[in-house]
Amino acid sequence: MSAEIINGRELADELRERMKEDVEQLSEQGIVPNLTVIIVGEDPASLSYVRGKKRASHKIGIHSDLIELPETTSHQELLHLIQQLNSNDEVHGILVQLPLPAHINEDEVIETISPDKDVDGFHPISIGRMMAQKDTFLPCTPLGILTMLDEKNIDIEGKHAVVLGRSRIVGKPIGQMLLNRNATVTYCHSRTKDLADVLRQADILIVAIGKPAFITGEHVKKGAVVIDVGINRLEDGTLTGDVDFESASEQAAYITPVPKGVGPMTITMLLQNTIKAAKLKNQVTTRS
Ligand SMILES: Nc1nc(=O)c2c([nH]1)NC[C@@H]1CN(c3ccc(C(=O)N[C@@H](CCC(=O)O)C(=O)O)cc3)C=[N+]21
Repeated sequence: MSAEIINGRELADELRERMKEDVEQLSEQGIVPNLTVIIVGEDPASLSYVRGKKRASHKIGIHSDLIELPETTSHQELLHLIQQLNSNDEVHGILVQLPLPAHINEDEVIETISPDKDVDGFHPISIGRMMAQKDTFLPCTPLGILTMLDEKNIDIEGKHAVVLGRSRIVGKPIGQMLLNRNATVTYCHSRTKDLADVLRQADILIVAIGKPAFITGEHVKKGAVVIDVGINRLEDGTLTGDVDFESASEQAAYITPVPKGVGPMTITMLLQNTIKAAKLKNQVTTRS
């Protein structure tokens, strides 16, 4: 058996076409969704991601400002900038690219972003609302994953979802969101005993640990759904996931590739959250 590939690139393009119409309707009402992205320092990978976000925004009519700050920016300066953006009525969404330099307290930065503009869904208020199953900004990568599963009509209810990785931006929230959809969820991480045995029980396996080819076919139950969240840049420059695609796809029923899998969906959900923020601010709805 060879798995069906879930092409995140194609799905992302389809969704963005639909969102473009949404944005057009908003601009007819004089509302241009605005996403402001802040990056501190000059990490080349981070710069390339945020430029990608800006390009993707413009393509569908979202206004996006990129604020590039030097590595030496102080914690207070960054908080001050965020406070200014919070009170700027034209700004609907604020994203501070992570990771931040070591001298800046990431938690405080996230907590300074207004929950109404928290398009990343990282603010403790957004997380609390997610846990309480209230309407909120859901974090982009997990939301992109759920959107892929739904698009393929993959049942979540009652399934055993195993999440490998417990980061704030992917592992923890995707587990909670799958639980909210009535999956049985197991979290695994670096201290998990008998890891391979646990992984082999997964109907839905979410891999987000940042280790190239960590998961192979021997960890994948026949017919499982494998979601590869890894973004690893190899020395020769190629981008690869956390899953050995060849061997895993012999076992899986569905699998996401890297690139062209979860990554493009993440950016699409950021655009979706920005549109949501613009609608909330103006208390409007559109046809779709
Ligand atoms: N506040 C914050 N929010 C984030 O959402 C956030 C962040 N910080 N820091 C870094 C990570 C990483 N991330 C990616 C998004 C899209 C691709 C993506 O589109 N990747 C393409 C390939 C792009 C390429 O070739 O470099 C793909 O997988 O096909 C990758 C990585 C968002 N992050």
